[in-house]
Amino acid sequence: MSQFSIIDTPLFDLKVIERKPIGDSRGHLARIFCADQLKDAGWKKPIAQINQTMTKSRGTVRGLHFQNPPYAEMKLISCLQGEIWDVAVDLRKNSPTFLQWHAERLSSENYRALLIPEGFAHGFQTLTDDCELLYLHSAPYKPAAEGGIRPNDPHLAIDWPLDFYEISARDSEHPLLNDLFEGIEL
Ligand SMILES: Cc1cn([C@H]2C[C@H](O)[C@@H](COP(=O)(O)OP(=O)(O)O[C@H]3O[C@H](C)C(=O)[C@H](O)[C@H]3O)O2)c(=O)[nH]c1=O
Repeated sequence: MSQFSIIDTPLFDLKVIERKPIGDSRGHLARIFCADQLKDAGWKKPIAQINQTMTKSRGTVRGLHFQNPPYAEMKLISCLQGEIWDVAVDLRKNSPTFLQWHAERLSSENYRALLIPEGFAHGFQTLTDDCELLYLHSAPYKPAAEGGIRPNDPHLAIDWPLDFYEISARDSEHPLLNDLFEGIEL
């Protein structure tokens, strides 16, 4: 019996993974990752890297980041403390949902994670103070292969829930998309 519910989204291959905690009088246990049970959701590679971020203030935005081939990566984003509005943008060349975005609320309470395929950009906005995230990556961090998109790029028109409280200088200066951007060829 799987310890996850795999939920489709409007963007093909982008999945919500809902953990099913096993509780008892002491509390609960929940799997964050299980290769056998998540291969049906599209995670078919070893975990290459696991990151953690702590974001102090509500309204902070991190992202939108992606890695280009050959270091294109899947990510499994889990929120272990607080609540975030997690965004994935389809950058796959020739995808029927190219440049479309989808967002999910992830929190320590709803046990929801977002499984983001290769070829997507990822970012989030915190909805509470003190948000702790766990990122599973299917490829190592390669700065030379990393790309970024400005979270308030008018081409995407992402409907962020809050005004941007804080954003890194780097994230606020990513290049804006233009009609010449054809996407990532995987
Ligand atoms: C990703 C990464 C970063 N770093 C270094 C690079 C910088 O010196 C510092 C902070 O990196 P950055 O500002 O890129 O971190 P975020 O803006 O929080 O990016 C994170 O949040 C967005 C939403 C994501 O999707 C990224 O995958 C994730 O890295 O950590 C490392 O040393 N190793 C790593 O694996």
